[in-house]
Amino acid sequence: MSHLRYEPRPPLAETEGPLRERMLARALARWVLSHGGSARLAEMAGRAAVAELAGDTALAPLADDAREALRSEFLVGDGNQPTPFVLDAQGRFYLWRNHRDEGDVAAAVRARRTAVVPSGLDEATLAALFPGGDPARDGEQRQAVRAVGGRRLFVLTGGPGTGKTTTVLRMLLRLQRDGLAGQGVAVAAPTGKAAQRLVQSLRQEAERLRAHLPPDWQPELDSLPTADALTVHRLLAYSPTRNAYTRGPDSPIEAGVVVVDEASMLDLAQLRALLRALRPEAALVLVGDADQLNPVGAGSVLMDLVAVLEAQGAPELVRLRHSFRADTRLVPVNEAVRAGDGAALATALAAAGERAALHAVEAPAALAREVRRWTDTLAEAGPPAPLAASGSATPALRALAARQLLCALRDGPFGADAMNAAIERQLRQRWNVPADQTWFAGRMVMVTRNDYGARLFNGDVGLCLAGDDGTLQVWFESAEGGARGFAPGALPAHEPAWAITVHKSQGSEYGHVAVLLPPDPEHRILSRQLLYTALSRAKHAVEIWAPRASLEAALSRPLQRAGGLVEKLRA
Ligand SMILES: Nc1ncnc2c1ncn2[C@@H]1O[C@H](COP(=O)(O)OP(=O)(O)OP(=O)(O)O)[C@@H](O)[C@H]1O
Repeated sequence: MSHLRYEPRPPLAETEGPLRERMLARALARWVLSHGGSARLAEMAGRAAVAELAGDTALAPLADDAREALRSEFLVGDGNQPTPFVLDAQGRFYLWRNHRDEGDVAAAVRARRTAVVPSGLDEATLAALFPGGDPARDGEQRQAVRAVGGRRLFVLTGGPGTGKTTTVLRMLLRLQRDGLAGQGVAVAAPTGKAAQRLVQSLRQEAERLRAHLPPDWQPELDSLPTADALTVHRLLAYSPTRNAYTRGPDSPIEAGVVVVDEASMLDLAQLRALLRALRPEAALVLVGDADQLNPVGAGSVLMDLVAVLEAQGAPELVRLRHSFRADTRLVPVNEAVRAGDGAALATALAAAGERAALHAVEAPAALAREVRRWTDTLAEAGPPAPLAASGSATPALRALAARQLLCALRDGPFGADAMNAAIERQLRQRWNVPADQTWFAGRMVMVTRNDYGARLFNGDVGLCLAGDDGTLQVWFESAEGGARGFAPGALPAHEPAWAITVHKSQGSEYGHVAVLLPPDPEHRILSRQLLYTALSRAKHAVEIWAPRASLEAALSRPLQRAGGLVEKLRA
């Protein structure tokens, strides 16, 4: 029963072709038939495996006759004993592993929710943590700091710029003061880049706060985890040789408080592993935007947890609603998309004036026009000036975040790869770059694999600049501030970054964002979460490149993954 053992799973590639799906379905179907299963079960198993690739942890409840037939199969159980497949009481069909993971997560969450050690917080301490604050704007942040005390599970959710990281910092200071973080604090995120950003923001905010807090807070400020950026994989000490996590019940994570940021990217298997690896008395704080895209792997754990806790009015959830972004004109745009409200979106786009535009891009010719217009703006200022030996690459790197094209798809004529090729071709022409020269000043790339030695992470964006002597180097912002330059040949795997997928943009912010959706309204990538994730990356301006039908399709489709976690969490 080899398929019972392939865990933990490496993250799946962003796009999975139909060929791979067919091969997987056929392989599993063959396995079922060769182990005495029926043709019906073979087909079901194949469907469940393909559904898992798309993120579902189970097939949606089956019709009564199908349930009856499957219950008589000896390869199918009810989940109480290990069997390759599970049919639950509601008729959901599972691969064993996903059923077990849902059950384990729900049980661990239940245990953590009930184990509360009451821990009060006096208003003076709270006020000290929000110097010069205004409860009308930061009331929910204060509530989070209040409510986290003594809990073993806490969830903080909110849209972009609502102050999640700012609040995490204050929660950690409070927990340190309570002595609850005495066994140490670990902060992590699903991706290396997000982990690095988290630590960087915590460090900056801690320094800002240091100037305002009374001196007796120095020990708490000094013990904040502002040095190590860990991915969840590293926090769990993943061992490639054993294909297993080293951290688990027998060797738990040595921390009294574990914070995981960008938790919308956590899949079901990762959350189970994390919960198993915590000390029973440790506090887990999950932080993220529950309305963002679901993880690449199966499940939608943050969305499910938030839905259940919110419906119950549970104190271990706080949703931050106030946006602290300087420019709030795009807030109604994001809210309309979050709610899937087309009429509200039209109003919000109109009210945003020149900050928002909808371009009805349906055919390749219309797309080519938009790409030309976009590239003209990028090309206008010319390639970046050579960097003097004493100069800093930081201003040029910061300028990169001014404009970003985000694509729903990677492949095909409307995908990020094609957009990058078109933009690079036009920039080369405009800047007279010789055809045989791969690298040129102004080339923008994104790292696609973590390189811990070089401290470059999947998702890091770099810019090629010429030195005084004409030598080309690729520069990256460093976590400590400043920039680090690499010879182009020394970079880990990378690709052009003028256009990136919406998936890759999670956790980043840009000034002006253009979002390209596929023109086929039936395309399954289109969802409310995809559009929300893309548009909410923008701080000042957005453009949507899509026919109205694709936009409407995206708005009308809340991405609901099939599975039974919500029900188990409610039980
Ligand atoms: N209570 C507050 N008072 C004043 N400014 C605040 C407050 N909370 C957050 N901010 C400011 O709002 C901005 C966003 O805060 P923060 O980075 O904590 O938000 P976030 O929700 O983590 O954002 P992101 O969407 O980037 O993850 C920062 O500039 C921060 O200083």
